[in-house]
Amino acid sequence: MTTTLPRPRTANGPPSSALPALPVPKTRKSVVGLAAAGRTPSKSGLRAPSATIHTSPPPYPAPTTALPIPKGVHGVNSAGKTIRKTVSINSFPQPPGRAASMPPSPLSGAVTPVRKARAPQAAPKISHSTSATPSLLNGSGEGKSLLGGAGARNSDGLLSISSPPQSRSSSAQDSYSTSATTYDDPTEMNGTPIRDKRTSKGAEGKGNVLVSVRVRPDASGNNNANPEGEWMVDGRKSLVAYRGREGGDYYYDNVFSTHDDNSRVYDHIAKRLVRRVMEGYHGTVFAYGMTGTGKTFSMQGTASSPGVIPLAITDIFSYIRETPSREFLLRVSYLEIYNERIHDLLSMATGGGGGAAGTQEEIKLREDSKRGVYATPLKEEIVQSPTQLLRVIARGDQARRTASTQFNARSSRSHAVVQIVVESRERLPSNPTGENKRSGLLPGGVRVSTLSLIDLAGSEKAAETKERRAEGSHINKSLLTLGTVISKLSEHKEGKGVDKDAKHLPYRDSKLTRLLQGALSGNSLVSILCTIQTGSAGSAASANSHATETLNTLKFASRAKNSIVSHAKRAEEALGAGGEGGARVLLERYRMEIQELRTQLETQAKTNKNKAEEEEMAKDEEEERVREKEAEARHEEQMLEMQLARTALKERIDHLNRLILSSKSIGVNAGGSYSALGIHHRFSQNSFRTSIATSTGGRSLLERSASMNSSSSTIGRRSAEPRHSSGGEPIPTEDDDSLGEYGDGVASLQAQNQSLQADLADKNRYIATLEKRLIQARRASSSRASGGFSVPNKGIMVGEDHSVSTLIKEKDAEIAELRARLEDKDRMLSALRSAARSRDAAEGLTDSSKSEARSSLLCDAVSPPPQNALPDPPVSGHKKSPVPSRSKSVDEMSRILDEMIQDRVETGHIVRGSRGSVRVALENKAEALAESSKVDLEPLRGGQSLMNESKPLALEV
Ligand SMILES: Nc1ncnc2c1ncn2[C@@H]1O[C@H](COP(=O)(O)OP(=O)(O)OP(=O)(O)O)[C@@H](O)[C@H]1O
Repeated sequence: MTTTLPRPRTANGPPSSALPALPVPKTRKSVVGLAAAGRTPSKSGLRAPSATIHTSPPPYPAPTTALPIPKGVHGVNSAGKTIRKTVSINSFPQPPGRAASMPPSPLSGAVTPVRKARAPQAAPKISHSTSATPSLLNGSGEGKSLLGGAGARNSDGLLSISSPPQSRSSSAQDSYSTSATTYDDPTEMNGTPIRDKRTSKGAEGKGNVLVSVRVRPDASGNNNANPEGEWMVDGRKSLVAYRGREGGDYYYDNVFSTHDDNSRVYDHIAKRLVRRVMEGYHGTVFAYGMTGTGKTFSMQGTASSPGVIPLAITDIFSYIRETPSREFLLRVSYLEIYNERIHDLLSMATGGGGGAAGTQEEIKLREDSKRGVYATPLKEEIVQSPTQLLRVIARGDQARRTASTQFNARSSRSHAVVQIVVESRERLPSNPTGENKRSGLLPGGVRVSTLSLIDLAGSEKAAETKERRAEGSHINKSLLTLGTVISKLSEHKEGKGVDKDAKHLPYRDSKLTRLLQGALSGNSLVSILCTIQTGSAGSAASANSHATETLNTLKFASRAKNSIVSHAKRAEEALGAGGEGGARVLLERYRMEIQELRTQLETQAKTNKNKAEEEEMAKDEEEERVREKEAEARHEEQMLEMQLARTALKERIDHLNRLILSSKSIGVNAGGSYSALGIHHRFSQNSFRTSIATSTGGRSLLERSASMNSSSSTIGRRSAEPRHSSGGEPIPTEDDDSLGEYGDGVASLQAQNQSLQADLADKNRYIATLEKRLIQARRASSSRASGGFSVPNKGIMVGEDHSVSTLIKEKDAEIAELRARLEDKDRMLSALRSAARSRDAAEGLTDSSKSEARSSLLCDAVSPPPQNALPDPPVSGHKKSPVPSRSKSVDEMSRILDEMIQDRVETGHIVRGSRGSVRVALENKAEALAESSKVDLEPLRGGQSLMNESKPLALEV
């Protein structure tokens, strides 16, 4: 069997003959054991129904004669081969010429015909009195009266439904005239010629129910067009006339003859309804009829002749395409009622044939004020294309139960309900084109409508197997209940019923009526297609059975047309997702979800942006901090360099000052006279130091101390920091001396001498240090030079050597300069000495001892240091003596000094010379040396370097 999916048709194109049918043909599945039934078709006639069936309202009498099996129509022929349903339609059984002895079907027993059919002999008369009202389906301001008779009908007798422009009705169907079409939009109504002028009798809402009859082609080829036969079908007049017993004329909204194809059927029974569903109305289309009469063929169709369901799907998507102002969401469910149980065909394993049903959760029917009666839990699939939707339905079809019966090789054994839920909402808040104004849709909320497409199981009189009988029992019972509900609706309408309340209608007696409750009670547009078969072949009993069933179907159709009153209204638009009804509005939920996700996305993006900005800012700040730190470090470095440079400069200035001041202080006082020998704090120590310097050990000691102290300082630079003794007390520097005893440049001769001596010692130390450095530098230079040859990068070495040699040269120059200065000072000292002697001679010494002592002392103190004299250590350990007050006279100072000398002389430490000079006693020289060195070195012991050197020095001493 072909399973091709139908192609969506172009909006205005004609129906394509190549359109495929629903992909799942009925031959795909069969109930076990049915084949046998098919293979032995009613050889002994139809069996009596089971007891179960008989307990249901009217018994199901066994047919008196067996119905003949049409050749090639049954699913399995005599040879046991399955035959396609679409093949050999002419082999369908022909009804007998008269249906005299056929027992009533359960339907006929249950329903009360609104009006008995007229005598068959009589001219065709109206069987049912009904009126048509302005309708959404027939579009008629004036409905079509079923009682109107042929004369009252329009030429073709059809209720034409003009196809919407976007539909495929530009086909041959366009030739079908529209009779009394009414649209919500007056312009549309005006644009459509009203051809059916039958009068409306005012039954409001009646027009929303369409009842059509379709006659299946006779397998024998004896079609009903022959007015001479018992049945007369006039599609143009929408008339089915039966001339047999209980015969009469039956008019409906549409009557389709055997020549009418599925496309035409769809156009007339469902096209308008589908459009209304898309606009927000609920719509229900169901096919009703005896088994094998073409319900499934009409609803599903074939590959070459698609039925209502695929054509509706095509139109749904056409509508969506052509309505850009709204957005839609479609979801589909597919259920079957089999043996009074509901099964979800989309949740069942395909080909389950009921086997998978056992694993399914029981599906129940519930009622909700907004949704009406609905099955739950039921799988709903959201679909986005016709193909997808058809595939979903095809999947459900695979799971549907079918079986071979006496009249149908692949009979549907269940009522199948396809439900397509259409959600739609205005795409834009306002539509400037006014298109929505035209269709009356309000923007904002979501509108939910449902299209139910129902293929009922066929009623049958009897079945050969127990399983079929059980199925038949349930099928018949539900169909009977449907008939009863419709009858009662009719009674209500006519005021016969006491209770107008729908609660008292037996909807709950079957799952089918319960599910159809909404549609039957008027909240939906309804289109009922009743299928019949007028021809028959074989025995008279068979023909009678057919005729009876056909009549029952026709009566059902008539009652339905008369009873069902639809007040279908466009579904209200639901806003938000609250409540049970709101919760169903997926479109709104999705929209809100999308909105929420968008918001989240935006927030996230914002957060990320902020984060990125913050990170960038933090990075910038960090970079700024680093830059600041670097700048600070640079600044500190600069400051340090500056400080060092300043220190160096200061030292240099101090050094130069000392030189200058020392030169100045040489006898250049204010009075031009030589100042008296004042007490200087260095006096005692220096005198001894000089002596010490003469000894080898002393020289070694001092040399080392000087070297060590200066080694920590840069060449040509001395620390400006105040020096500290080992006790941490600040030690006054020698710089103060250079300013003179009173800081006025007027220094005593002795002070000047001392100052010069200190200077001399400094210079010597400095020279020694420089020499030492020079030697070191030369050594390093030579070692580098020798090593430099092996170093590949000679240029660098050469450059370094060059700088070192330059430095050495500079230092040499500096040393030379210092030596020159030293010589100057020596000269100055000699001059001073001679000046002192001259003074002594001039003044005459009253106290020769004093003079001698002073001269001797002076001589000792200012005597030039031997060659390579040891420099004084830069940091003296002496504490500065308190500066004598200015009031002290030079003489007094001299006196004190003399006294001191005298003391020494007396103690034998020094010996006074003949010319007043003094010298250290030889025997005591070593002692004095030791004593003085102890005194001199004591304060220096605090220095780390000196401490390290103290031991070997002591040994030397
Ligand atoms: N109008 C038609 N034109 C051609 N063939 C038809 C027509 N109607 C029905 N048939 C054929 O008759 C056979 C039975 O039709 P179908 O299965 O649709 O009947 P049914 O009413 O659904 O039966 P059941 O109630 O048992 O399911 C199928 O092979 C189908 O192809």
